[in-house]
Amino acid sequence: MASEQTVPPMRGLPIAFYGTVIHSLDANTLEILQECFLIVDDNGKIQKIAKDTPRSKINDLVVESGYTPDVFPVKYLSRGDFLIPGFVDTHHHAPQWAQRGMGRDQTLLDWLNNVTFAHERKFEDPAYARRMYAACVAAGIRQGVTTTAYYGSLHGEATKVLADICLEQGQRAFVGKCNMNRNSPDWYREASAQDSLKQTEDLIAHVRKIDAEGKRVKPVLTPRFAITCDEELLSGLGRIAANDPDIHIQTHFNEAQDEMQFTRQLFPKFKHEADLYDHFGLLGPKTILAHSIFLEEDEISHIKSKGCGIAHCPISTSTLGEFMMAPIREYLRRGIKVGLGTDVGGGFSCSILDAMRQAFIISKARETFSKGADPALKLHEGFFLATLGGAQVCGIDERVGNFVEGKEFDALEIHTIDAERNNEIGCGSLGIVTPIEDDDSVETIFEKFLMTGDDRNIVKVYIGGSSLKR
Ligand SMILES: O=c1[nH]c(=O)c2nc[nH]c2[nH]1
Repeated sequence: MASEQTVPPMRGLPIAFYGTVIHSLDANTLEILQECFLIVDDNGKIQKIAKDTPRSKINDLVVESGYTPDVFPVKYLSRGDFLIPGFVDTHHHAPQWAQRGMGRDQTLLDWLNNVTFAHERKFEDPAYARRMYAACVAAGIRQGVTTTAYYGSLHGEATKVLADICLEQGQRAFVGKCNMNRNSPDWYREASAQDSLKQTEDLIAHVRKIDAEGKRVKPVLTPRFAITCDEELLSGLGRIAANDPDIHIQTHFNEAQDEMQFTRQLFPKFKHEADLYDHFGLLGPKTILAHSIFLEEDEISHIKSKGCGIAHCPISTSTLGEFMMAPIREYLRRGIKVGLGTDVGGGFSCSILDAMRQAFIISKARETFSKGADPALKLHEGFFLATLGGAQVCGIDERVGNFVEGKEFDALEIHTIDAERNNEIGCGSLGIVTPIEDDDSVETIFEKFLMTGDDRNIVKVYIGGSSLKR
């Protein structure tokens, strides 16, 4: 088990990069910096970004920044290589790692009862949890996911293991155990609201013990959804949130017709789900609302006024049950925070690139059905959702999400050209990325990576300056 403060040591810092750096400044502004010189200090923070820097000026900048040029490590990025911010997964069920994509033909509530609860039950065994969670977190890092908001199972002990593993492997994470004391099989349900609250407080204490400053891993309250929580449990979670301004909250929200109908039956006194969760004190700037497909007009302004963020999970919402299309363009237009979620295992892929591409498909369908009134997402908007948008949803955009001096260096080093293969077969693309041609611009190479690249192109994953993928 991890002990206090086991964030992996900063290896190989300080370090600098010279070459192409691409990031979002906001949902509408993509910045492509060529000849960019970027220094990461020995705390893993971005010390300097110098745009449009001729190579001949690098030594001067190194000296100005307090380092000795001859021994200062500068990594020169070649043509086809670039840095982007790490991906943020705003919605992921870690105990569903081994059931991804299973049971697609069922409605949400049937899928939970027929496939998911039985699978999650296995996490009553902490040894199984350790094995599965170690594989799950490692796979996310391999895909370039530097921050994830995780749902655990209902088990306190297994969820502590998940937090330990995130810290051991160095991934930035929010970790919560599902609260659920009704409307699931009796073999996968907590004994009482009191029991659920006690286990939640115990988990919060554990996470804050292993990472006292919340540098990498933070606890998150996780009422699975209102269907599985009685009023006593929701009130108790609201009390924890009221007494703990630093705590994050995540839940599923307006996600499917059968879910919404059952919620209305269980809570007839509330106008809608926003009203319900707000009544129990669970909506605020640290709340992540997964899915958010069918919001009434009044609900959209409600969650906006509360500062909640939305985890858009386009893979699960278009493959599980019916095809559902969240109005992402409308949320962005209103300035609501939106990021992408893989929704493992309703979602079949743990890759944020896959989630982004599916977001394009869904938004294209909305454009077609609305006869152009609801325009599809642009490439730069999808990239924003995958990076800075996700960081905003998780409330960590002051620390990560793009390349700004003083932020932590959560970054992916992307390579798209394999020079050796180029010699061999005259086609130097790495993996299955669309071949890079001699006259391709940086913009074209970036688009080819976003639309056809995969983890083979993500050759380094830096979290807080430490390189975690070798
Ligand atoms: O996509 C989903 N996955 C889940 O595990 C779940 N539980 C409630 N609602 C849910 N939606």
